[in-house]
Formats: sequence, structure tokens, C-alpha cells
Amino acid sequence: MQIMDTADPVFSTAEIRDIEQQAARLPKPPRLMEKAGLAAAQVIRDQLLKGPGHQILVLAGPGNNGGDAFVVARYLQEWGNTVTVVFGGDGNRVPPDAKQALQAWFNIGGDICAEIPDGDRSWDAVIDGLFGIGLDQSQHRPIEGKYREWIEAVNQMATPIVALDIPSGLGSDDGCIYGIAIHATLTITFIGLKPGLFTHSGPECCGTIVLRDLDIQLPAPPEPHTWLLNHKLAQSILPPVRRANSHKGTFGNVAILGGSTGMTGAALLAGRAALHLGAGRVYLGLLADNAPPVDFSQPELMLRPPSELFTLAPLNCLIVGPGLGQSAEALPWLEKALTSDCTLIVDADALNLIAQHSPLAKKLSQRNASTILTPHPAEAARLLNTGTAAVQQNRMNAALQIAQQFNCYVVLKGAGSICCLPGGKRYLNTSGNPALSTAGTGDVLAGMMGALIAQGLKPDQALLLAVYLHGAAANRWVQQHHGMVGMVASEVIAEARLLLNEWVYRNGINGVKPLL
Ligand SMILES: NC(=O)C1=CN([C@@H]2O[C@H](COP(=O)(O)OP(=O)(O)OC[C@H]3O[C@@H](n4cnc5c(N)ncnc54)[C@H](O)[C@@H]3O)[C@@H](O)[C@H]2O)[C@@H](O)CC1
Ligand SMILES: [K+]
Repeated sequence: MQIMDTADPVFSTAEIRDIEQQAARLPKPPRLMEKAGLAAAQVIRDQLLKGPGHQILVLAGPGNNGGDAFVVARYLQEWGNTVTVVFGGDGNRVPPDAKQALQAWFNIGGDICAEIPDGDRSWDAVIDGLFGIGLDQSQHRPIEGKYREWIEAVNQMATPIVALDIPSGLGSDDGCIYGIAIHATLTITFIGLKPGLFTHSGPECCGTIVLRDLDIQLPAPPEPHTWLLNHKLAQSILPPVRRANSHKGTFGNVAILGGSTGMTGAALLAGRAALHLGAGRVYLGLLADNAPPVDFSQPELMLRPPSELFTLAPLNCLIVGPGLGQSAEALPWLEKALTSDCTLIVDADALNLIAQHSPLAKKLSQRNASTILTPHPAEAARLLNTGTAAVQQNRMNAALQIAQQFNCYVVLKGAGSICCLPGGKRYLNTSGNPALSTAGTGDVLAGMMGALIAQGLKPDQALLLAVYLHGAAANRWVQQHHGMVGMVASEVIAEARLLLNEWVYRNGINGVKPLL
């Protein structure tokens, strides 16, 4: 099983610029702005307007994103709509392509306004062409003045907003909001997908994302380093259907080390997730003084003193951290876990302890077997010795730094989770929703990952599939409950089990024969 090589690539702003520049050097350079504007106008016509006669408001900014907007305005006007263009730049100072596009708009009798027209005018759609990938992300310069006012005004309208390339104000590399950002219904992005569309504030600002690659044929296109973790990719890394001739040993052993006093629930949740996602045997080593000898509502879990975990038959995966706490008592157990020779998942307080104790960090980076780290942004910040805001300002980079610093597989959790492999390949998750923002969902994710490793998936496959499945399970719950309030972590386990079965057995369940 290989992670598919037809996964959807995601490109940084620098890589998109490289593609644009290479295209400009081709013997017959494509007219990219014209192509982008036409492609966007077609999507708007076919997917949103569904016919002529509409009132359209187009916001055009001072750069080439504004140029795209002039092209869209021209096509929508020619196709029988009434288009009002509000332009924020200086016609003499716009870049050459945008200047041509503005002229072409004038040539069909188009006009420009300096402000959004007042009054009771209602619009059928707003087109956002204020800022694209040229938004200044290096200086964290916020959008101010009239652009800010315009974005505020259109965000308050109950009108569909279509963002060209990326919602204005959203950083294409980091998904940060630079002062204010368009909240789009539809984002039509050009040339390639950008990380900012999928992480941090991206999912909130973009609405539905449509890619128009503009069919650029380059002799040496840039090698992608980042891909989308979507349904298509997840389906390529499923465990196989179960062989008839199997037993519990076939599906592996998972052990979980954690569950200090007051936090046993976290380890139990991870254990239940591992069990329900298909691990053959699940052991828990609970640190709590008053640890229960059995989980009466899940008696299949084998509760042992922590020391016994290390004397068990070969483990396929050890999960350390759920409910571990940060006490002095937890330290030697974590140290022991770090020297284990099976795949290790390090979660929650185990990450915090590693951040505080450099000998542990050293042990982690020197491990021979694979390790998966599952930090949320605050845990990532501790590992990198920085603040949570700094991590969130550049999530892509934070995930990469952790993977490189500790030579590990990493998932940086939060909206648009980022998975990073030790070699630096990154995957942006597209599943999940805010219903997951509740205690215990991280423990469940760790348990799910452990189960997939126990069933034979490699660490990269288990990481990606568990992250996608976890989000997809929450999405399914939200659909069934008509909202995002009140999902609990245990429910994620149930939904994930259902989905995994549906995916693995989508071609039917062979081997279960009708009674003779
Ligand atoms: N260059 C090309 O070949 C193509 C570019 N295209 C479009 O062009 C866009 C990129 O164009 P540009 O590089 O001109 O950049 P943008 O049009 O995205 O923005 C650049 C302008 O915004 C200003 N600016 C940046 N940050 C600001 C802030 N915080 N507040 C106020 N003003 C700010 C800059 O001074 C500059 O005038 C893409 O996103 C895409 O929409 C497409 O037409 C496809 C082809
Ligand atoms: K835009």
C-alpha cells in the first residue's frame, strides 16, 4: 500500500509565482489573467447565477487580483448582467495586465466607482477581487481604510460573495486574517491550491473551493511538497478487508500509558477508540493510585499496572500521554516509553513533559522506531519554545519544524490539521468541524491511529487515515444532529467505526455466508 501519487498538490505563494514566471517565459505565453477571469466568470454563471439579468457588485483592488476582477466584470456584463465595478486603485499605477483588463472593461462601455454605491440597492452576487496572493504576508500589514470598510460592508450583506483566487485579507500561505477578510460563499482559486485556503482561518473564509488550473503546461513544473488530505487520498490508504482465516493476533496489540488520578477517562477513551477501530487487543497501563481493575462498560479493555505494559507480548503500537499528567511519577514511565522499540504515539501531557525536559527530547529524536506526535497548537508552542500565537501565525512551518527537530511524524491539530512526515512532506486535512472542540477528541484520535497501526498500516498511512477519518466522523455526526453543539468524544468513536466499515467494505461483505 502506497500513499497515492495522484493526490492533489498544494502550492506555496512562491511556487505559484514560479509557475507564473515559467509560463511567461514559454514561447507562446498563455494570457493567464484573461484565462483566470473567463474561468471564474463561467463558474459564477453556471454554479451561482444560473442565468442572465443579475445585479453584480465587483470589488477590484490595486494589483492583478483587481485585473482578474475587471475580466470577470466584462464577461458577466457581456452575458447579460448589470455589473457595477468599485475600484480602489490608481488606473495609471496598476500592473500592465490589470491595466489592459481595465481598458477592455472601458472598451465595452464599463464604468468604475470609487465607493460602493449607497442606497437600497440589492445585489445578487458580490465578486471579491481586492487582494490575492500579493497580500503582504511578510510584514503582517493589516488591511485598513476603504478596503477594510468595503470588506466589512459586503460581509454584512446577505449576498453570496465569490472570492477570486483567495478571499481578500486571508494569507495564502498561512491562513491568517490580515486585519479583516472576506467571508466568501465560493472561492475560485487559480493555477493551484494554496495552504491558506485549508488551514487556520481558511476553512471559515473560503466557502466552497473551486480550482481552475488554467491548463498551464510547463516543461519542468515545481515538485509539490504539500498535498490535500481529502476523501480521495483517504480511500487510497484503507486497511484491507479481513481475511476469513484470521484471529485477534492478526489485528495487533495496542497499549496505552496514561490515566493519572483524575484523568483516567482520557486513557479509557483512547483505549475504546483503539478497540472500536479494530485493534486485536488493547491494554491500558493506568497511573492513577485508585485505578479501576476493569472498565465495566468496556470489559474488553485489559487494565494493567503500567509496569506490565512493558512485559507484554510484542506491541504494535504504544500510545503515551492520554491523561498522563505532568507529575514526577509520570516522568520515568514516559522515559521508558521513549525507549520502546514499537511505533510510539506521543500525545497530550507526554508532549508537555518532553518540552520541559531536554533529556527526554533528546531520547525522542534518537528513537530507532517510528514516532507520531499529536500536538494541538499550545503543545506545539511548548515543543518549539515559542507562543501559541506564533505557531498559529505559521502553522505550516510549525508542523515542519517539529517533524524535523524530533525526526517524527506530526499532526498539528486545530482547524485544518497539518500532517507532516519526517522527510518534510505535508498534508492538509479537509475534514472536521468545530463540534470536535470538546474534551477527549484528541484521546480518541490517538487511539484510532494506534488501531490502524496495529492492523498493519505504516505510520504515515495510519496518521493520515486517522486524521481524515476523525474529521469525517465529526462531519457525519453534525449532519445527523443538524448542528455542531454537544457532540462528545465517544460519539466520534461510533461514527468513525461506521465510516471505516463503509469504506473498507464498500464492495460488499464477502465471507459472511447465508445460513445453510
Ligand atoms: N501574475 C499572474 O500571472 C497572474 C496573476 N493572477 C492574479 O493576480 C493575483 C496576484 O497579483 P499581485 O501580485 O498583483 O497581487 P494582488 O493583486 O493580490 O495584491 C497586490 C496589491 O495589493 C497591495 N497590498 C498588499 N498588501 C496590502 C495590504 N495589507 N493593505 C493594502 N494593500 C496591500 C500591494 O501594494 C499591491 O498593490 C493573484 O492572486 C491572481 O488573482 C491571475 O490573473 C493569474 C495570473
Ligand atoms: K480576492
